[in-house]
Amino acid sequence: MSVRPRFLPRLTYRFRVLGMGLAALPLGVVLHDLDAGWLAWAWVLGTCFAWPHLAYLLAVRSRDPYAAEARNFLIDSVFAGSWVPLVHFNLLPSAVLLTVATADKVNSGVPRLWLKALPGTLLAMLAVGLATGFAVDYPSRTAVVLACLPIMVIHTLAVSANLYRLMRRVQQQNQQLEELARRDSLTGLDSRGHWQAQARRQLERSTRDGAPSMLLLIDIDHFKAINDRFGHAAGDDVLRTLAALVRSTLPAGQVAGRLGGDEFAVLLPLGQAAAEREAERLREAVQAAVFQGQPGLAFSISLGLAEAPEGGDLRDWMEAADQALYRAKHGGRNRTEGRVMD
Ligand SMILES: Nc1nc2c(ncn2[C@@H]2O[C@H](COP(=O)(O)OP(=O)(O)OP(=O)(O)O)[C@@H](O)[C@H]2O)c(=O)[nH]1
Repeated sequence: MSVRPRFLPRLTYRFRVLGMGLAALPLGVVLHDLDAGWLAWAWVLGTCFAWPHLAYLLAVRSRDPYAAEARNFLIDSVFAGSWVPLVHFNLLPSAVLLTVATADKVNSGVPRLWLKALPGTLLAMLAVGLATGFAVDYPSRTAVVLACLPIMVIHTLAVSANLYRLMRRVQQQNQQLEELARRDSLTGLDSRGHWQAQARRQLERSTRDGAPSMLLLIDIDHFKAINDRFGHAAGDDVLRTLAALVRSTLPAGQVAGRLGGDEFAVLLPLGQAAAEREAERLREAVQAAVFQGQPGLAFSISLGLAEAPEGGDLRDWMEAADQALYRAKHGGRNRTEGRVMD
């Protein structure tokens, strides 16, 4: 499905007024040189100065402004095609105006619009060519060259500035999207994917340097019952509180993420004994947590610890921590279990 931006008419309006207005300059100079009749003048003035405003009205009043604007672009090209025989194929204005018209189609972002515009451009050239007897006067004298400069310089710079602005916006939005993908929106901790990527890197580092690294899996006890008794919003409060306690209780260097539901994972740059102490501190902090305006709401957590496996991958590490967590759950919950070496 293609994106159909509703702001397209507003965006193109300014550029159409600018482009068509500046096109009038070389067209006017050549028409003056050719001593053109009133019909040619009326056509050029109408298409250059009235059409941009009419096009805007047609687009914003349409039920589908995007489709209407795409049609307007095609009409622009018909006009550009009609101007070429009108100026007797004078080389510089013909080349500049056809190039600008084509570039505008490409810059519009509407897929293959420049290609769709080609038949209209050629037909207009043919029709007006027949009406003017295909009179040809290629050379562009200095006044015509000078009259072409504003559209070449001003229009090109204006389009470039707009493209720069759009590129910056895309870059900022990409950064925001990356940030969103990295964060769990409820707790602000790392998302599952981002946490796993960091865990893999930490495991590689730990294998390479022998630096201590422990994986702590945390699961809220009877969380379903909390949701059932206090409501889903209170359940969310519990999840946020646990995340805040993880951040404030566990030491610096932690990498904390929410794996999903009521399951959290933390990487700790500690040895087994120190990690167990920290896990217990967290467990006690959770037990002491109070919720304003929610009398009776309290919760506990079960924790499973595993040290980085030598030569193993993240799956093995998670599996070891999961087994420890399983023992904590089945040993009565509200406790920390470490990995039992075979
Ligand atoms: N409030 C809230 N609940 C969630 C969210 N994600 C998952 N849950 C709920 O978390 C509960 C997890 O329950 P279970 O996996 O059965 O585990 P439990 O009740 O904690 O039981 P044990 O882990 O065995 O102690 C389910 O009821 C889910 O609906 C969330 O973002 N917010």
